[in-house]
Amino acid sequence: MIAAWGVEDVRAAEKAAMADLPDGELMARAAKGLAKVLEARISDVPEARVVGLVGSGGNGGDTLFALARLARADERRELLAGIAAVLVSDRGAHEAGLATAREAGVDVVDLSGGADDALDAACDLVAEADVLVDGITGIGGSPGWSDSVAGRCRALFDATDDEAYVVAVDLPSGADPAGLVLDSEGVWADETVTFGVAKPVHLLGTAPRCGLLTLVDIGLEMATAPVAETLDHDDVAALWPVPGPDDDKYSRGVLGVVAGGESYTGAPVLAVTAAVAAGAGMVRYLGPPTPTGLVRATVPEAVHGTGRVQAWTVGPGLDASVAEDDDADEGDVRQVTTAREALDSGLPCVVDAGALDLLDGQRPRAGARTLLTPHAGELARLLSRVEDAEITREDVTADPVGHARRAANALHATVLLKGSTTYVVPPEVSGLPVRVSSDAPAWLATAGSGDVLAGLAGMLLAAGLDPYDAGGVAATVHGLAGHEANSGGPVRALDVAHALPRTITALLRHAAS
Ligand SMILES: NC(=O)C1=CN([C@@H]2O[C@H](COP(=O)(O)OP(=O)(O)OC[C@H]3O[C@@H](n4cnc5c(N)ncnc54)[C@H](O)[C@@H]3O)[C@@H](O)[C@H]2O)[C@@H](O)CC1
Ligand SMILES: Nc1ncnc2c1ncn2[C@@H]1O[C@H](COP(=O)(O)OP(=O)(O)O)[C@@H](O)[C@H]1O
Ligand SMILES: [K+]
Repeated sequence: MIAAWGVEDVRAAEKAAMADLPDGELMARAAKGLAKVLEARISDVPEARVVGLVGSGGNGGDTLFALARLARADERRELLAGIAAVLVSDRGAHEAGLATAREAGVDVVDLSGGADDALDAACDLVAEADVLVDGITGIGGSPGWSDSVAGRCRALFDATDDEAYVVAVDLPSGADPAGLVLDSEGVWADETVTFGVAKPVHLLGTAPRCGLLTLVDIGLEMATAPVAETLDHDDVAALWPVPGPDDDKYSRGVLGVVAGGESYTGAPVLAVTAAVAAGAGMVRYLGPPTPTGLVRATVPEAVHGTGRVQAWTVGPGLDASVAEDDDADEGDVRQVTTAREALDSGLPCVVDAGALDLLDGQRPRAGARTLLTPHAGELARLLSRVEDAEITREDVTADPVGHARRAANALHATVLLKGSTTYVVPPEVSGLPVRVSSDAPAWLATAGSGDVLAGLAGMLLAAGLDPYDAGGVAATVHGLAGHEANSGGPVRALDVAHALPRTITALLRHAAS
C-alpha cells in the first residue's frame, strides 16, 4: 500500500520530528537520501553533468545540500564533469544550503535580478545536463509558476535536452501538492524523490507527472489518517475472496445482473462473462429475449430468471429513456422496471451506466451498500440532477475527487469514477482515504471495458466485500487484466474479461510466495 498524507499533516509530523532532533537534521536526512538516488542514477553515465534548479525554500535547500554531498563524494573520484546550481528566485536560496554547496565546489549561477547573461549561462548549463534536479518548489509551492520566475523557468525547461533525466525533489515544481489542480504549468519528471511519506500529488491525477516515485525515510511518524492510497498487489490479494473447503456456490455469492435490452445486447455478455471469470459462486441474468439468448449461448454457466441473489450489477447497456417512450419495446420497458426493483431492494448494488439515470438521490433503503461506477460525463449528469445545477464533464475532469466526493456524500454511496486515473471515493463521514489506480493501460479506453468492470465489481460485492473494497480491488484488477490481455497493444473488452482468471491467479500466487 502506498499512502499519502495532506500537506498540513506532513508539516505537523515534520514539526513533531524536529522537536526531538538537532537543527537541520531532517533536511540533512532528505538531502542524504536524494544524493544517494542521484549517485545511483549517474553511476553508469561517464563524465555526467548534474544541474540543480533551486528555489527559495526548503525544497531548494534539500537540493543544495544534496549537490554539495555529490560534489564532496566526487572530490577524490573525479567522475563527474560538472555540478552546478541555478538559483531561480529573486528571494535568494536556503542560506546554509547555499554556503555548503559553494564550499563543496558547486558552481552557482544566480538569476535573481533578472540579468539576461546569467539566464543565457544557466540555459547553456541545463542544455548540457545529463541529470536535471528540480528543486524549485516542494510542498510550499502553489500550482503553476509564480509571475516572478515564470519566464526564467520556461526558458530553462525549453533549453533542457530531451535526453536529460529529470529528478524532481519532493514533487515536480508547478504541480499542485494536493493533487487537485491537474493542468498547471510546471515540471514533468522522470523520477520524484519524496521524503517521509507520499503526498496526494504523487497518487492523484497529478501522478503521471511524477514519473517513478522513490521514497526516502526521514523518520516521520504520522498521527493522522492518510487522504489517499493506492492498493498494491499484496493488498489486492489479501482482500480477494478465496473460497475455503466449507464454501458452496451460494456462500461464495450469487450476483444478479440487470443489463442490456433489445438494442444493447453486448453489455450483458461482457458483464456476466467478467463476473463468472472472476469467480462468482453463481451469476443470474435478468433481461429480455435477445440478450438472454446471447448470454445463454456465450456463458453457459449463467442462470436465468428471478431467484435468489446476494448483490446486483445494474445498468450496463440499460436504456432508461425507454420508460418515457410510448413506442418502446415492451421487454425493454420491463427491464427498466427490473432495474428499479434492484435499486429499491436493500441488497448491495453496483450502479452503472443507464442505471445511474434512475437515481436522483439516495437508494430508498437506508444503509443499502452501493457502488456507483460513472465515467466523468455520467457523474456530471448525475450531480447536475442531484444538486439541481449545471455541472459539465469538464468541471468533473478539472476536479475529479471533489465531484466524486459530492456525489458520494449526497447519495450515501461509494463512487468509483472511471478514467485514466480511477478514483474510489467513499462518503466523507467514513474518514477513509480516496483509493487511486493509475496503472491501467490507455488501451482500456474501449467500448465495453466498463461493462467488464461492472461485472467484476458486482461479483466482489456478492462475495461480501463492502463497496469501498470492491471498488478498489475491481479497479486495480481491471487495469492488471488490461495489461494481461495484451501487454502494450490493443485490447478488446471481452479479452479483458477472459484475462481475469490468469490475472487473479498471478496475484494470489505472488502473495503466497
Ligand atoms: N520542513 C522540513 O522539516 C523539511 C522540509 N523539506 C523540504 O522543504 C520543502 C518545503 O519547504 P518550504 O516550505 O520552504 O516550501 P518550498 O521549498 O516548497 O517552496 C516555497 C517557496 O517557493 C516559492 N513559490 C511558491 N509557489 C511558487 C510557484 N508557483 N512558483 C515559483 N515559486 C513559488 C515561495 O516564494 C516560497 O519561498 C519540502 O517540499 C521538502 O522538499 C525536507 O527537507 C524535509 C524536511
Ligand atoms: N486513458 C485511459 N487509461 C486507462 N484506463 C482507461 C482510460 N480511459 C478509460 N479507461 C478505463 O476504461 C473503462 C471504460 O469504461 P466506460 O467509459 O464505462 O466504457 P464502456 O461504457 O464503453 O464500457 C473504465 O474502467 C476506465 O477507467
Ligand atoms: K521540486
